[in-house]
Amino acid sequence: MSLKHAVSRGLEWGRSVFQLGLIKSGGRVVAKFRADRFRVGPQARGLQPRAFLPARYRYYRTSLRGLAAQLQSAAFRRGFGGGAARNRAVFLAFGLGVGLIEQQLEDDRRSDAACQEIQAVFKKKRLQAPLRPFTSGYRLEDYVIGNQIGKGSNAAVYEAAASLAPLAPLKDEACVVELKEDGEQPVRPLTCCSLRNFPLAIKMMWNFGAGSSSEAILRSMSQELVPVGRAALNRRDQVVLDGHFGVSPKGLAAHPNIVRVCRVFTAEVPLLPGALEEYPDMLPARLNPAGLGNNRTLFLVMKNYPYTLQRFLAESAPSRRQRALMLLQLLEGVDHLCRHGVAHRDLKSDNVLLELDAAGDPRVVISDFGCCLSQRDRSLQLPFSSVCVSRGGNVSLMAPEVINALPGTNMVIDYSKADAWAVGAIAYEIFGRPNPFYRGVGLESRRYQEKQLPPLPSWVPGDVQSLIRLLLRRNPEKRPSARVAANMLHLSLWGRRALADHDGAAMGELVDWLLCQSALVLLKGPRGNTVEAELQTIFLAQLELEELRAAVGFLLYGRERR
Ligand SMILES: Nc1ncnc2c1ncn2[C@@H]1O[C@H](COP(=O)(O)OP(=O)(O)OP(=O)(O)O)[C@@H](O)[C@H]1O
Repeated sequence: MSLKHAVSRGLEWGRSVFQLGLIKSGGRVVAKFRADRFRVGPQARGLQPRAFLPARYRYYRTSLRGLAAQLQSAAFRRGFGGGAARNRAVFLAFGLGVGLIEQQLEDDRRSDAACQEIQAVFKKKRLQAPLRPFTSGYRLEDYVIGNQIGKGSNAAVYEAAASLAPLAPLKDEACVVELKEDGEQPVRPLTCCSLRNFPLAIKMMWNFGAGSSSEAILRSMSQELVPVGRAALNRRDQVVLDGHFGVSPKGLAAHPNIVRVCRVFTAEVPLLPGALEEYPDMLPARLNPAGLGNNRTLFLVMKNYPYTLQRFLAESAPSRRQRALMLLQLLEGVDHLCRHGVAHRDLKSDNVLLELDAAGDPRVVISDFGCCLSQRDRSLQLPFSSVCVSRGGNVSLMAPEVINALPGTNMVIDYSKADAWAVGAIAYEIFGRPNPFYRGVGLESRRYQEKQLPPLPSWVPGDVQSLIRLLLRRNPEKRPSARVAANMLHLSLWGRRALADHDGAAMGELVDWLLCQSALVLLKGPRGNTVEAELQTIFLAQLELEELRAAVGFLLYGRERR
């Protein structure tokens, strides 16, 4: 209801959305928007509201009824009184206290209801898929393979195109993307002919011990399959894998900040460009008599991204806002993983891929799930009975609770906040400083003290500095989860005014802001396929009062200490 009114007010007054912010239900005022706080941004000014009025109204009708029912059932007040006269004073004092608590509870119920309503609306919104769906592509022969674009310790990655797709014509003028350093000379021209002709990337795993049957390969490399939708496998492989996905038979739900593997298949290892020079030992004897690899291996097809985060940061000079957007996307990606019972365990800036959106903002996706922990019960608690149990990849960026865990009976490693810690470390790179936990820089996650963390540049906003320090807290109980950390950054980026004189207790004003923000995102409509719009949609779709409250608490705590 409130959303409907917010939107309808916006539609009625066009430019002055929310400036007259009374929301009424059955003659009662249920929310107020402050004219001075919630001015609509320039994005909404050119709206042509009537064009989408009917659909929007239909969209909100059910939620209107739901919230109205909640308001009617708010008959929570109980009378206090009666009893002996000497007890009246006690009752009065008690009553006052209870009244305040009830008021607070009522406030909470409203805030919670509003959060749930917003969540329900945004959960239904579908975000754009990274690639247009295609129907075939379950065999290596379905692809034209180009040059190598990357190599790790487990695989080589090649640019590719579906062999039936027409190659894009080469046009010189449209062929060059230039990265500019905020108005200065172009840093480096990047030819995108290759990306246009090869929109896909194929990761060819190196297969040493998995044998050469499809079944054995799929099972032994099943961690790589976590970001794989079910449609990515052919029927036979789906059957093989049923019950073997760590997460669910459907794989991990798609998310804009997690790489989407669109096809997976096994095939004979081909001799690809550079193979004999760069990874001769990984080849099967059929291609290199001295090679140690198996004859068949796993191939994963994804979108071809022009950068890794590491390369992008080395070659360009993103703005402060863009850096915050990158950090926020990593937190959103990690939160999505946690919710689905996945810990990446190998986050680093070259396992994060990056492209620019239509507005020129960096979109980042977490990739390479080869070291991940993926659990059906979503607990992210790994029994740690012996040193043979793998703790994950990349030792430098292992959270203290992981690297310091000792094996033993009934011991577990709790990964629920380990990736969030790694994001805190990568945040140094995002904000222009070396990662403090890399060799040669100095700190070791095993034994650092929080006061040893190096300072971030002074231009990094105070809220972001506090957030990064919180993420790098040694004690996971004192560290915010990725969700709470993401909420902090959302509030800091877009809700500063609502937070400006928030007293830490009443959530009403913040919820008013959320309602406005929701209406604004909805009003932006289809123009919103940008990183910023995606992030705002995800934030609203995950809204939980308690996590929001925790984020506000952390932010206010950080501000007080500055
Ligand atoms: N979809 C993609 N688009 C463009 N480049 C990619 C893509 N996927 C991977 N790469 C490049 O290939 C490199 C190696 O890929 P990846 O990290 O997945 O391999 P790996 O062998 O599993 O790595 P690691 O050594 O971290 O285990 C990446 O760092 C990146 O440069």
